[in-house]
Amino acid sequence: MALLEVMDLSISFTRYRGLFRQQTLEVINGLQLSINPGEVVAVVGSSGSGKSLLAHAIMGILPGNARMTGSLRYNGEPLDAKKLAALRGKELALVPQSVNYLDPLMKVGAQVRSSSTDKAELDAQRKAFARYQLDQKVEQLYPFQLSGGMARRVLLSTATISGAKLIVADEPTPGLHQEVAQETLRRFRELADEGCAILLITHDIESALQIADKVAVFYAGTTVEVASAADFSGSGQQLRHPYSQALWQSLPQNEFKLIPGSQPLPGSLPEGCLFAPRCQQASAECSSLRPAMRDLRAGLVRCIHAS
Ligand SMILES: Nc1ncnc2c1ncn2[C@@H]1O[C@H](COP(=O)(O)OP(=O)(O)OP(=O)(O)O)[C@@H](O)[C@H]1O
Ligand code: NI
Repeated sequence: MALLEVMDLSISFTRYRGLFRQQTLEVINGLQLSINPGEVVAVVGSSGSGKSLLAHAIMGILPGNARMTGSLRYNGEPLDAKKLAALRGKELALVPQSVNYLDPLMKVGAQVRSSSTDKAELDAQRKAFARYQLDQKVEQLYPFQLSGGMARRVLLSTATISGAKLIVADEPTPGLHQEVAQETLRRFRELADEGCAILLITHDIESALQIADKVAVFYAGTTVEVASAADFSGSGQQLRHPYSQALWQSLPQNEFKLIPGSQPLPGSLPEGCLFAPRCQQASAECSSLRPAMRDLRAGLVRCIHAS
């Protein structure tokens, strides 16, 4: 059974334009995703595609003006506000994209540990610090005394020693030295091999592929494809969605082939398939109907032409 299931998730914000006019911005549309224990699922997509909002929806920390529909299930049961409050920071851990999530008034060592007296906790925290090349003295510092990279390593330490069953890591490696970034990925893989589920949000497909089992490709607030990591190879002919193929082929080490146009913005989404305006295979049908996610070759795709 999936540990976490995200079903038909949509998130919108209301924007006021002037005194009386309101506009609803759909930023996540009908998103599907599931993750099993022992799995690393990478979520890749360009900036603004809704990756962080997905992380925040899972953790139950969406901003107050966000409206969410659809459902989340954890261990087969609805993940509601009460359940989230009980699990957050314990079974569910977040490595936030922004380092501003640290408590500015608390020394970092104490923030990483959940208890101030437990010797095992202290050992675990010191081990995590050593793993991420943080000096023991860092324990006694306040967040404002840390560099961005150090703060990120503190956040990683917190999530990886929490004993969580699901870790949602939102862009955990930018700003880290290559060696520490590699160690971070290695540790995620190790935690997954021990039974943890890891949702790795990133726009760096290359490094995600080093450890991921599955990859969910995001475009304009929805998943357009869920593929196995092995499908990202060669010229991408195993991939199902034209956007995933384009994303793969745009990498410098592949063909570096860029596609014209840009991701549509919330508030001006096309009526049909979100990718249709940039898709070479688009037909008239694509511009009028938003395709549903469907099973294809042991993966999922949201395209009527994929075969
Ligand atoms: N509080 C908010 N109010 C209105 N719109 C928001 C809010 N938070 C996020 N958005 C919009 O939702 C969309 C998705 O944002 P999100 O931060 O999830 O993207 P992302 O994929 O994580 O991008 P990045 O790779 O840059 O981190 C963006 O268009 C963003 O402007
Ligand atoms: Ni983000």
